[in-house]
Amino acid sequence: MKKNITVLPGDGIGLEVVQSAVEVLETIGTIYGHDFAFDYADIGGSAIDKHNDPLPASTIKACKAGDAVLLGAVGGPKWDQLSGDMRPEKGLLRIRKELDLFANLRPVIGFDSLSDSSTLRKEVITGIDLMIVRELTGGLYFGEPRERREENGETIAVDTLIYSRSEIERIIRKGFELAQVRSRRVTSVDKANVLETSRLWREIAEEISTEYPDVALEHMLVDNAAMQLIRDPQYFDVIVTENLFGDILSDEASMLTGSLGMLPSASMSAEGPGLYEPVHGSAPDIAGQDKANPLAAISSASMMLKYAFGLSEEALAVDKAIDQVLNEGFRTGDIAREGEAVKTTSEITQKVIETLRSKL
Ligand SMILES: NC(=O)C1=CN([C@@H]2O[C@H](COP(=O)(O)OP(=O)(O)OC[C@H]3O[C@@H](n4cnc5c(N)ncnc54)[C@H](O)[C@@H]3O)[C@@H](O)[C@H]2O)C=CC1
Ligand SMILES: CC(C)CC(=O)C(=O)O
Ligand SMILES: [Mg+2]
Repeated sequence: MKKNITVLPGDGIGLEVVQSAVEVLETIGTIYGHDFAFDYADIGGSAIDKHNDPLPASTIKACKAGDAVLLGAVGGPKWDQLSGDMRPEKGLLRIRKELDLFANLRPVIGFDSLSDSSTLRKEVITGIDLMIVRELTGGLYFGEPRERREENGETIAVDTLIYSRSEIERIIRKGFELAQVRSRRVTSVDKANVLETSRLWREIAEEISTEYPDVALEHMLVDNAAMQLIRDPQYFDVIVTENLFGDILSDEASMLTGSLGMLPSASMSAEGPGLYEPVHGSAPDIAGQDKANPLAAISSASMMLKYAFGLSEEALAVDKAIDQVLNEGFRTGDIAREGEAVKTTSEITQKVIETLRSKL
């Protein structure tokens, strides 16, 4: 199979973990006889430095021309003083919108071998397997107006939370479709006791649920959901929620698995290339030190193999290699137990590659 992958390393540890994911994809290509071509383009702070734009037109063109996009992360202290459209994060928001990537799948899987790394008790982490389905192109991150103004001698800042029926319908459907091939339960998370957008969200979720009689729907307020995720994570299967809530709940859920460095994601549109990226950011505190956990990015590459190219066997091989590497005790600092040897990003990546090759 021949596929063109657009690679957007971005900033900070984005560069390091994307390199790991590319090496793993190259290995899969060699083992299974696929021709993966990689086309690199700029995004985020590095794109601001080179093009004075966090998302140059050449990057949009490259992404649209490819079969899938692999992204690292954007942002960092170097660009913290910039505002509005010049922020690195704006590049990421814009590419999500350009590619209409409305559905962001964030699986949260607890590895038994990491039960000591979880913030939870060992018996609680075992068997965690949930899917956060986050709406990605609407809500507070995109609503207009967004501004700062002076009013009655006060500085006022405004963000707008807005959702249309069609935006809600398509993400809720995605949640139900995923539940149909999982345990047939959807938890729709909102703040319907306060927000009008959430009231509409809840009404539409009820309507759409009639199209999926084989799936049970429940509603949960987001503050309660944040608590229940820690209290009883195995309770959840598919969580479908809006942009901001999904962003926050997924970082929270990452600690059930041991680290933010473990959580992958896939962002999809109705048609056209999807974007695959770790859930974490550019981690300036560890950037450039070969310390980052590459498993979230490698696992995102696995999601690309499965969802973008339909290569389930290859995706499973990557997932199994990750599991084996963890079982053998190889860990970056974020998931190492006290007294355990800490491996570098490159060492973990090489170990995953060796493990894949050993299955030949
Ligand atoms: N998708 C993206 O590109 C995202 C970008 N950001 C940006 O990244 C920058 C830093 O943001 P933070 O709030 O610090 O979030 P962050 O996700 O970059 O880091 C939070 C904490 O988790 C650790 N961490 C994250 N990924 C890790 C990995 N793979 N291995 C080991 N440890 C890891 C970091 O060292 C840090 O202590 C900001 O500019 C922010 O806007 C933040 C989140 C997502
Ligand atoms: C950096 C932001 C644009 C978003 C974010 O934190 C995320 O998508 O997880
Ligand atoms: Mg986030």
